[in-house]
Amino acid sequence: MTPQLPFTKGNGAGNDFLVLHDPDDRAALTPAAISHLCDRRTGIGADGILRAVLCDRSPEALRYAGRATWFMDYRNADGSLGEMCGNGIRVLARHLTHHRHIPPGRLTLATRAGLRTVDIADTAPAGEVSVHMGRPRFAPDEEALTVSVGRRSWPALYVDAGNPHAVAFVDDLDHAGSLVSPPAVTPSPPQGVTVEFVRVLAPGHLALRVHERGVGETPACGTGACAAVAAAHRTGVRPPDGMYRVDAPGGTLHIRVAPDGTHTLTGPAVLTVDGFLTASPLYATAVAARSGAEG
Ligand SMILES: N[C@@H](CCC[C@H](N)C(=O)O)C(=O)O
Repeated sequence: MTPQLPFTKGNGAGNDFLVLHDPDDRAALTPAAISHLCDRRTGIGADGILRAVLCDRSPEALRYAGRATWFMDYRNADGSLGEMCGNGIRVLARHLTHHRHIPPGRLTLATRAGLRTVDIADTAPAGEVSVHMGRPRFAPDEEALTVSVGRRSWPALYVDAGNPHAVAFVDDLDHAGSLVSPPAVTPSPPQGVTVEFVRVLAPGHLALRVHERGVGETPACGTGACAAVAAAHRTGVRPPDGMYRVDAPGGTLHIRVAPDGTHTLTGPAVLTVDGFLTASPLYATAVAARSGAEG
């Protein structure tokens, strides 16, 4: 039988993803395959891949079976693994509800960073989705970093938002330059790091540019927006209601910081294209089926 793997294209504030629906954990994605699929000329094009796998079929997510039905296997465009993706998990929830794999409401999804709950109101292909991100953490021995681009340097704070971030406050986002190359971060976190350049426009209102680990500059980053808010909140310049607005080049995200320090991220999650990777060169070179798979 012809091998087929359904895909959906979606984005959150312009941060775009290829969703591969693979409930039985059959697609063996290699880093080369992922880069190929994410290539904007020879593949489909995306900042990353979200593979939807049933927890009870995935050796990596089996421990969550019973508490979550679906596992988000997130990969960066360069093929590297990511623990968590704040925009991606909201797009994945849209995919699962729009394609009737799960009813809307409050969903619990498994990620490499643990379980996350998502609130999604309907089965529409577009609209706002919220995710409860937990409490970002500051690691005492890693928090004092320096971020440099060209001859400019800024002090930065290490923030764990489920994945690693370095947040630098800047007077002007243009000072970060073209961000074609990754900013230098010292000391360099061994696991790599996503870098946020953040301008405080007012208490509760931030503007951000982001260079994502494993991707490059992206139009927005959900975990990055939470890391930026956590760093801003820590300075004590806080909005009275804990509501933050984060403007990124691709759109605006809203983050509520609850009195217990937990962050809830809300923003657009939009599905744009449905298709199939079929018996094409793209499928053949990109997705090696695990043994037992059709085709
Ligand atoms: N775009 C994402 C973050 C994706 C993961 C990141 N590139 C990493 O390697 O940690 C988001 O919206 O959070």
